[in-house]
Amino acid sequence: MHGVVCRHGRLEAVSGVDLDVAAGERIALTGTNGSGKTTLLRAVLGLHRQVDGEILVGRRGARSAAEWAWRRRACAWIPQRPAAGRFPLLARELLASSGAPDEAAAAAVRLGVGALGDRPLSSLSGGQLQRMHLARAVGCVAAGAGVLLADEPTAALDFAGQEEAAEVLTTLPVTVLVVTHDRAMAARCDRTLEMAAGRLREVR
Ligand SMILES: Nc1ncnc2c1ncn2[C@@H]1O[C@H](COP(=O)(O)OP(=O)(O)OP(=O)(O)O)[C@@H](O)[C@H]1O
Repeated sequence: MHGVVCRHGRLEAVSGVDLDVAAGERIALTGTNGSGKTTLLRAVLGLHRQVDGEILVGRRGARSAAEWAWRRRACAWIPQRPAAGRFPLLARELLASSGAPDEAAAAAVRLGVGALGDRPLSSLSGGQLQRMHLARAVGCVAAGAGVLLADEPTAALDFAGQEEAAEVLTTLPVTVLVVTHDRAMAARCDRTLEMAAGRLREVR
């Protein structure tokens, strides 16, 4: 990322971020509420469009439709507030959308939600839904994603779940950028960066 600025209308949420992440590196992104972490992750994914500066993943931009499609495949994404959706998508359909249904289903078993595959997502608890999205991300990695972007992936989990999720996330053979307020998760990463008022600094 070079000189990345993200706006929400007139509000500058991310200000001049420069960051190089090596392949396979695990980065924890911490910082105060409203400091721009989610906005930055969504910009990397191409979900936030009011962006200046340059964001490359695997040396590729995301300007053309083809590049954008590649970016979405290259990056597994665990959203902060996973939406259950308005229509009754089943949990196993979410897992299958990873591109590697068997691997995602196996991860769901490991994460304790393997028996919930036939349930509509809207019927899952917040923690169960977060575990299901984590399992989907494991499937995305099995299907070829080389980067995992995770936005507070353990926020809704119980203590045991936080440890399991941190173990799963930080042992995947991919580059990880995880927004977290969980010190144990941050400790498992190679570097910790902190955001404050849209600016990024390295703390570890
Ligand atoms: N859709 C939006 N429209 C307008 N402003 C927004 C929107 N989304 C976020 N913002 C603002 O942008 C700033 C950065 O928000 P962002 O969600 O990126 O912060 P964050 O660091 O992820 O916060 P948290 O730790 O609370 O999740 C905040 O001031 C927020 O109010």
